[in-house]
Amino acid sequence: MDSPKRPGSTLGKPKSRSPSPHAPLTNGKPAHAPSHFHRPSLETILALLVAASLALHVPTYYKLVSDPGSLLAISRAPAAFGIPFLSGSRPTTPAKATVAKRFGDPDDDLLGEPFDGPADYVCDTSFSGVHILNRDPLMMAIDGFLRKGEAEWIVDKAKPLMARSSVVDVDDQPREKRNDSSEYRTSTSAFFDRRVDPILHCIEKRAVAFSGVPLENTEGLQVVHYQPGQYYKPHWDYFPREFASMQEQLRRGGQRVTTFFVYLNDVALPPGVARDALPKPMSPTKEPLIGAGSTQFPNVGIEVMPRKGRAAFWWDVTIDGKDDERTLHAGTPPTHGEKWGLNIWQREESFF
Ligand SMILES: O=C(O)CCC(=O)C(=O)O
Ligand SMILES: [Fe+2]
Repeated sequence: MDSPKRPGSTLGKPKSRSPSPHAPLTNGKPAHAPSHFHRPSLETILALLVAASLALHVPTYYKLVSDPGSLLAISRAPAAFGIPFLSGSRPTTPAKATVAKRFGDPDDDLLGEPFDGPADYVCDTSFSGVHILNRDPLMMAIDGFLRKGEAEWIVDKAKPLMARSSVVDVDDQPREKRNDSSEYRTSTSAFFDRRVDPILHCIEKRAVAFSGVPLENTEGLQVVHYQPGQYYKPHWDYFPREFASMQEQLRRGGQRVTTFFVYLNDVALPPGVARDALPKPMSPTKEPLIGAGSTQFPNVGIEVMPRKGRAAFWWDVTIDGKDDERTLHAGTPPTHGEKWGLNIWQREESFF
């Protein structure tokens, strides 16, 4: 296929109005021009060139909007639906409950070369496969954020440490406003110590390379595991500043400003759902996909599908540093297989 035209490569030369002094002339016209031929105007030539260029690129445009692996699927209209399994919640702001866009499969295997163990491991903090899902709040998907072997390494290290997940509760609220963590988050999880494991440490540094938040602001990485049917209801990763019970968390490095939620396995899909069908535009009336363990952001209308090595990344605070309620999100239950994930949280100041 032709490469796109650079501005000026065809049209840049000023067109001389009179024939070149070197061209042979017949009655003041170039010799090769038939006498009945009216020279097209500059505007006509420009219009023809633009039309030809557009025609040449139609297959590219079509591929961009239709290729099921490469782009964020954009729905024709926001789909209005709730998150059916998630009723009753701690957040004070009701979710608008629209998940209109779904981020699906990467088109390439971006995970690179596998490694045998730390001796064979080369820390690579680069990344590719970056997609902007939403501008404000900033949300992105990074395919191939993990390299081959890293996800398995993390899961192996985490398995002996896994325990029932906790949530930071608003215990200065009346009982009816508090959440029951056992019902709110049914998964298990484990926190790693920082800077001990070279592979985990490299992943911390990769996150730093991506967001620009300093390494010392990074919390110990947290692994989460969902058995089929387990979930994490809509919540924020930041610590709502208005609650006294959050102050202890906030003293340890200030607010959480970014989240990377990294998928450590390809979660089994419910029967009848084809993986390569996922990213296609959803019809406005369609329900969100329940059963695939996606991460849903009901206030923004985004759903990110788990894919091994992919990171969902978002900024938890607004541009002026306020807790951003729009980042409300849920880990929906995988129904046909387990789901492993990794939280990388970065604080506004040095974490201790
Ligand atoms: O499981 C998910 O998709 C999201 C998990 C999450 O939000 C969390 O662990 O804070
Ligand atoms: Fe979260």
